[in-house]
Amino acid sequence: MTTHLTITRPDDWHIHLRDGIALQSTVPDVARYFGRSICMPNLVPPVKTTDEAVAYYERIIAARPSASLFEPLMVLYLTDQTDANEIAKAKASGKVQAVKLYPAGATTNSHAGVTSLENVYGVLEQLAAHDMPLLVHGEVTHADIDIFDREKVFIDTILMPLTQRFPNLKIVLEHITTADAVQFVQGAAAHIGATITAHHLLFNRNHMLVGGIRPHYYCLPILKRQTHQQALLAAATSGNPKFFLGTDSAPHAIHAKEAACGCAGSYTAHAAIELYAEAFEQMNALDKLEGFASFYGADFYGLARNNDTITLVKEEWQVPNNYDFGQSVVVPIRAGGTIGWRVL
Ligand SMILES: NC(=O)N[C@@H](CC(=O)O)C(=O)O
Ligand SMILES: [Zn+2]
Ligand SMILES: [Zn+2]
Repeated sequence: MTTHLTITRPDDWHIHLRDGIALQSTVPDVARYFGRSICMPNLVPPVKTTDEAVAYYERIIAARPSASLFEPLMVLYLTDQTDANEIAKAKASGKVQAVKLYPAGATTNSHAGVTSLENVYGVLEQLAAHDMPLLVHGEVTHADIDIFDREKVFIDTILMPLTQRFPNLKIVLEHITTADAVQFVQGAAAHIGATITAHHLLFNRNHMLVGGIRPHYYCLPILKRQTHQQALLAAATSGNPKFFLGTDSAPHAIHAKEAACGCAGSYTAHAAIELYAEAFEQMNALDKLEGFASFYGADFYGLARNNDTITLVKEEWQVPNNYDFGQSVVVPIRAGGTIGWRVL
């Protein structure tokens, strides 16, 4: 039995650090052992320009613990009005690594997102020309499409045509949740990848809905049935470099989750690599964790891999009931329960 696992320092290719006073807790959490993270731009208001991204970068750096070398990687929030010239500027900044497509209304703070892809074809051309990835929240938003089908319908009706129209565009299908997404990514060109969260590897919709409704498991895209969870586990542990780590750790204050109409998002940054280790261990695939967590994302983005290591030990610890989050608290995944791995 493996009791110590040393891997190259991992990166998180999809996280929500929020803004303002919340950075005081979210940044130290991600900086504990991640080398870099792709910082989602769905703030209020969103991060739409290079100047705004650089300003957000500085606020994150200001909240970084003094000894830390953690590096935030910035993302622009795509809107119907995004200027195609912004992409060259973003690339030249050296700080912006990607642009994020939120279909308008698909998820938290996405109302300013894109209403029709045709509105941003000019931007997508520039992204392909600058070899900058488009990150995609892959769900349709039509009221008549069932919430459990929204990822698959997005792939069939939006993503497939998009990859045909822009065959050279690098795309990350973020936080995939279905066997359909796994299949699509496996069959697509090498420059089409996907992130997978720890919670979609560890849980399915039963965890959210059986024996009472558990709002802290509610995230988007929503947890699916167990067969989809199994497909994600197989993909993440397959050693296929198209699949890499993106926690989608998405904190909301406790009152925004435990409510008649609760927000979407689960907090996992308190124990991200530890939770992934549990999932990989379940699959007898701890030897595949390093590629998924520390190599494939950097390779996909064309960035150097980190050159130091972290060590996980198999040691149980108790997760607090909540953590400070701005003026409130956030309830993390596994709150009050135990986690089987700890980072030294
Ligand atoms: N995943 C979520 O359920 N929520 C995210 C938004 C997102 O990544 O879609 C958030 O910002 O809260
Ligand atoms: Zn999303
Ligand atoms: Zn997210």
